[in-house]
Amino acid sequence: MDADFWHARWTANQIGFHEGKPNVHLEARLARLGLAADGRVFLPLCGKTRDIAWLLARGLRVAGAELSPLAVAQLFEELGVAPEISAAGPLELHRAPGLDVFVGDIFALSADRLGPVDAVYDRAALVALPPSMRPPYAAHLAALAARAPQLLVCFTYDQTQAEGPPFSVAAEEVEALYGAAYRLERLDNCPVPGGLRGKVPAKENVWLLEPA
Ligand SMILES: C[S@@+](CC[C@H](N)C(=O)[O-])C[C@H]1O[C@@H](n2cnc3c(N)ncnc32)[C@H](O)[C@@H]1O
Repeated sequence: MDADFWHARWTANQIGFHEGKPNVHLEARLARLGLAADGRVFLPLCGKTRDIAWLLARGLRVAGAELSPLAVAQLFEELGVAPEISAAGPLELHRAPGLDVFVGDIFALSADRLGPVDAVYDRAALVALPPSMRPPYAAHLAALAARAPQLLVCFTYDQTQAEGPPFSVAAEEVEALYGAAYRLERLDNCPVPGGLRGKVPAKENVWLLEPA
């Protein structure tokens, strides 16, 4: 999936991945990240997820990275705040109280520019990337977040039955990507109601990654 793919999806409003409400696994499992009251959570490939509003409403601080300026414009519009926009090297930084969203390619974001984060929440980010991009993504994310604990929501399904994204990312791959840096605990492995895109049987896997 290259940048053009995602820009085209946002331009055509083909955003079936957007939930429009807080993610149930985030609501159920946030406490497992052990955040302080004003902790800072990083959402890679954040789109315009409503999870951001939900986290901010809990007093947490949020940082995001998103390729699509359209997505980020819609995010701030739906939050009802006008961002302060500045250059951040090859990216743009869109800021509001408690919220920093880096607009551009996450691979061009550095740990220095991101600043310290206390946790990572990956929903539909790892699974948005094709197999060849997942190892560099996982390594970059671990470096960006200095191995902060991570809540990771993945899909598993028979990849011959449907094309990604979202891609199927099996437990073995999560182990291979993150097992050296983190202790992994699978918190949930539950069927996707109605299947993926309403047809392919799929499961949603929720992982907690803690520094090894
Ligand atoms: C499947 S969507 C998930 C969005 C969000 N996490 C959610 O749960 O709604 C993947 C998002 O990643 C963004 N994206 C893809 N490649 C990216 C990259 N290299 N850097 C930053 N964002 C990227 C896309 O524009 C898209 O909004």
